[in-house]
Amino acid sequence: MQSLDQESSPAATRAIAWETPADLPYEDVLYQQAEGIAKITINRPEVRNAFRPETVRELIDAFHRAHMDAQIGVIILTGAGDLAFCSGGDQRIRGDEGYRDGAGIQHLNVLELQRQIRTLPKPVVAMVAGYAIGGGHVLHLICDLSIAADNARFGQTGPRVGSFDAGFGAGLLARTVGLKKAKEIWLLCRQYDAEEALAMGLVNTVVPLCDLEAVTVAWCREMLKLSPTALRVLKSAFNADTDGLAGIQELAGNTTALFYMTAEGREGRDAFLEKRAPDFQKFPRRP
Ligand SMILES: CC(C)(COP(=O)(O)OP(=O)(O)OC[C@H]1O[C@@H](n2cnc3c(N)ncnc32)[C@H](O)[C@@H]1OP(=O)(O)O)[C@@H](O)C(=O)NCCC(=O)NCCSC(=O)c1cc(O)c2ccccc2c1O
Repeated sequence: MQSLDQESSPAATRAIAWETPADLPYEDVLYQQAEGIAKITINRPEVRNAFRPETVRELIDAFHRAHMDAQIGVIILTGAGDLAFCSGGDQRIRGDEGYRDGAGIQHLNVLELQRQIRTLPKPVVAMVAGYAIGGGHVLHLICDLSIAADNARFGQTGPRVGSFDAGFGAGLLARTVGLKKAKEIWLLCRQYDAEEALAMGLVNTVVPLCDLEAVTVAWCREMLKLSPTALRVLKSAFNADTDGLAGIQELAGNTTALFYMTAEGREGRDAFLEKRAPDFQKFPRRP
């Protein structure tokens, strides 16, 4: 286990002063920000931070907010309290077709949230204390990095509670921990402690619970010193092979945006607007 001393310099581990933007219409989610970091917290500790459709809707809104905020470079996803990161879908409101919202409509909208976290062009770090179980386990898996407290416990429960995530929940897990281990996790529904999770490559580091936020913030600060464009393209590159054409689209979108920023890209636009033939001859054909 890594301790805070091994982790970073004193400057990197100084306390962070979170601010909460006023008037956010959230019931189940907390949104805080500081120093270019957004912290999004699932705030339902009475049910081990299980999510209902409204929770997921608020999470989608919060991630969108962090995505669109040019001041934010890194996002932390976590759960309220020390006992759980997230325990998956709220089984009390599970209907026959999905999870019922207040209007009685049934959803599996966490799948939309999973895609959003993957395609969002900023690193997302799961800060995991306690249980990351079921759909909550898939959420940490989807995040780019996972930092676990020494009390963290990981596992899938689907086959025990009559559910499964045969999308990223199965496929991305296999790419992360290997096919045999992923099958073990899903087919036996066991729980794994933080050190076991580290050994199988499911988390990036394990830290004492009391250091969890400080270490997570230190990792975020490290990323904030790096090139945002490089991080953005790398994130989409890691998704590209898993996500097929949609992944290539995401990676390709980044190359288009970078091309738009060049004189060569601008020449095409300017020529059209100036009603003249474009002059691409001035641009080198690089080897
Ligand atoms: C998470 C636990 C291992 C924690 O155990 P512990 O002993 O610490 O605590 P309790 O069991 O006593 O729980 C305290 C309290 O919280 C309630 N609770 C916990 N989890 C949930 C939950 N998921 N839903 C509703 N309520 C929950 C619990 O009932 C207690 O309340 P009291 O009133 O009795 O005090 C353990 O709690 C546990 O195993 N929880 C269930 C984990 C689980 O099976 N999750 C659902 C898996 S399926 C899923 O998440 C899922 C969701 C999706 O939206 C999908 C969409 C598409 C495909 C697949 C999906 C999917 O699989």
